[in-house]
Amino acid sequence: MARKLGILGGSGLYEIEGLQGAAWTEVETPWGKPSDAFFTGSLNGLDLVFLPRHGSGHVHAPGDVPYRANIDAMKRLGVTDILSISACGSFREEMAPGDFVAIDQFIDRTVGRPSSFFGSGCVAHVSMAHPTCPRLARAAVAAAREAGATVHEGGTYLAMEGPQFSSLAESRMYRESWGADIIGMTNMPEAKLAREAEICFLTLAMVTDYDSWHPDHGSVDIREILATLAANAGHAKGTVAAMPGLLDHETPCPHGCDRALEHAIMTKPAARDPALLAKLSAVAGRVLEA
Ligand SMILES: CSC[C@H]1O[C@H](OP(=O)(O)O)[C@H](O)[C@@H]1O
Ligand SMILES: Nc1ncnc2[nH]cnc12
Repeated sequence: MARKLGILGGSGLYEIEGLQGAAWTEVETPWGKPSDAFFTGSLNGLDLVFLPRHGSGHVHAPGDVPYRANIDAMKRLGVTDILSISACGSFREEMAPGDFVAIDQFIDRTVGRPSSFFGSGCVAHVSMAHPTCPRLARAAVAAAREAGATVHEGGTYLAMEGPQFSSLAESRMYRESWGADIIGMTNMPEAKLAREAEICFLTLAMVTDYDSWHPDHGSVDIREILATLAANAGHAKGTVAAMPGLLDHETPCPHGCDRALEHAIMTKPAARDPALLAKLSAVAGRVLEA
């Protein structure tokens, strides 16, 4: 089966260029309206779907992004792989502003965001031990390098609630005691929801600042972030452009991302809530309707 790449564009990435047969598509979901219409088309033979997670004009705050609607809609559009390109702070000297980091772990400190498609009436527990897809990571790392970026392979992303940035004490704690490498506000619950929807997922963090811990840099400031984003927009766009030649089309996913629900649903068929099952038709239809 040919793969279809979904791109979630973060701060500073509200459009992509060069799609053949490009069109904007509105998608209805049982979880509400997605962040925006989806920009669909193909790029050198690869079907691609782009969504600016904050909406065009940056209208959705990190805590209010309609994460479930976004991932459900990607599933409805046939997306098999999601590359999330996100602006992030760094807790590591060597992960410098302008660099990219292919994330392989998360610490979720978000609160009050709906973080699952499942719940009372259909309970499911998927594994998040390895939350990102190594096959997709290999392609994205190679693509970003081809685009000229410095790329670090592996890193732990701390997802904070925001929208305020961290205090100095929090910044030090995440870095020194918790071992986080990168900080951002959006990739949780996105990564959890992609796993529940059986979509391969990778966060490509674009480092924009040293948060507030670095003795030689001031506290993180939005002007610094925007300047770094503007300087690196070419790397982000170049990464997307290089993906078609690098994403392998092996199916099923050798890491099991596309079978995450295989043994995850606990609720017995007779006890399942029909209303919730109807909402789950896109993300879990493969296992619920088998
Ligand atoms: C623009 S600074 C804070 C903002 O940037 C990041 O967004 P995204 O992950 O969508 O690129 C961060 O998570 C905050 O939402
Ligand atoms: N330092 C930081 N903290 C949280 N989110 C960010 N996005 C970009 N830089 C950030």
